[in-house]
Amino acid sequence: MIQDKHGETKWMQLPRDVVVGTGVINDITDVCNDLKLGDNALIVTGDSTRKIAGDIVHDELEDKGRSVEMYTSSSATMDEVRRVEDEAMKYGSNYLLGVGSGNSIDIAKLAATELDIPFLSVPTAASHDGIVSSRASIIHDSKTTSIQSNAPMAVVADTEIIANAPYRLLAAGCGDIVSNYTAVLDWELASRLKNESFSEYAASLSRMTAKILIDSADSIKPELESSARLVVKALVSSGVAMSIAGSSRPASGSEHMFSHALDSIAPGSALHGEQCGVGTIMMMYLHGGDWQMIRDGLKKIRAPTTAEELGVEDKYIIEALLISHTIRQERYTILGTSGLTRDAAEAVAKTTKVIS
Ligand SMILES: NC(=O)C1=CN([C@@H]2O[C@H](COP(=O)(O)OP(=O)(O)OC[C@H]3O[C@@H](n4cnc5c(N)ncnc54)[C@H](OP(=O)(O)O)[C@@H]3O)[C@@H](O)[C@H]2O)C=CC1
Ligand SMILES: O=C(CO)COP(=O)(O)O
Ligand SMILES: [Zn+2]
Repeated sequence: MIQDKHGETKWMQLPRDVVVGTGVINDITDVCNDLKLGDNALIVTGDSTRKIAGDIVHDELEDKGRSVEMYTSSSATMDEVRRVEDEAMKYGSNYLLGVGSGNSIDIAKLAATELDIPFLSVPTAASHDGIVSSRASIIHDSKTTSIQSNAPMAVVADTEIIANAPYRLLAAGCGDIVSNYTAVLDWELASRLKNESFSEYAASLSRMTAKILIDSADSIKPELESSARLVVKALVSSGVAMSIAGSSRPASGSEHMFSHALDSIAPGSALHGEQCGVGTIMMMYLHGGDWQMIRDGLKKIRAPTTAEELGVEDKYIIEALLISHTIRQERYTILGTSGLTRDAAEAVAKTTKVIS
């Protein structure tokens, strides 16, 4: 139970070790020792990220006398979670490591939660705050669901690897952080209109994280470790805000509902953080806020700000706007309970230059 009878968060689950820097992937055994983990590890990794990081973690742990198994997965489905659980039971794994993208991390996170064993997050890209959060996005019955899980015991983010990942992934991470602006505005609205429990600390941390990122937009560039470090720290900070809140409220509002809606209408076109960034521009307009500031910041970072840059047809932007309010009905946002009219959806998308 995360909240007490007054709706206050009573249990804040945070990672114990957060290790960020050049070459820290080679410190993985030290982190496992620090956490007093057992001898048997199971690594969940992806097709591309196996060569980039999975094999390094495998060899590093094995060289230090650990028994290490590796599972390569390409999609975060419930079937894959079950297969990882079976592998972990077969090998008597004491802990799981998600090494790679959001998919590998989410599979390992949920499987470890269900097996009640520790989980370590070793991201190869800073594309969203799932690298540190206590939620796992898993496809079940053809729908993506966000499932409460245990937070990683440790996050080991090698900024050299992350800086060398395709820049698009880092820019997407920035879009996920910029979302905090409208997520917090939605939360404040829900607190005022629906008396929803609100954490000033979580909201302030979340808002401040987005502001630092936008203020630093000029310095976020490809292949720069300083940029990777800045974005990773912002994602960690967003994750902490969610832990304080005991939910994703400080980092997921109407702009995330738009992204989730787009996933169901035009799956696979764009990355989560890219869609959330574009959603933030439009939801900020609906809030009557400074949507140009969001758009300018994303443009400086070279994150998408239009349907065309997302690779999504204009009509799908409108369809997603029209169903966004149905995505998570218990979470009150600027979209209200009845959502936008078609005219209003077209007006917001056109005024903010998301569609032409
Ligand atoms: N748990 C949470 O709170 C959240 C979860 N998510 C979920 O995460 C999932 C995917 O996130 P997404 O934003 O698409 O991005 P990902 O982080 O999953 O990465 C996308 C692709 O980039 C590849 N990649 C990752 N790192 C590198 C690297 N260093 N070099 C080369 N290629 C690399 C991956 O390869 P490979 O094939 O090896 O995996 C993958 O194909 C989605 O299912 C989404 O729903 C999103 C937000 C929050
Ligand atoms: O992506 C997230 C925060 O950035 C998690 O949000 P959801 O709870 O909407 O899945
Ligand atoms: Zn997100």
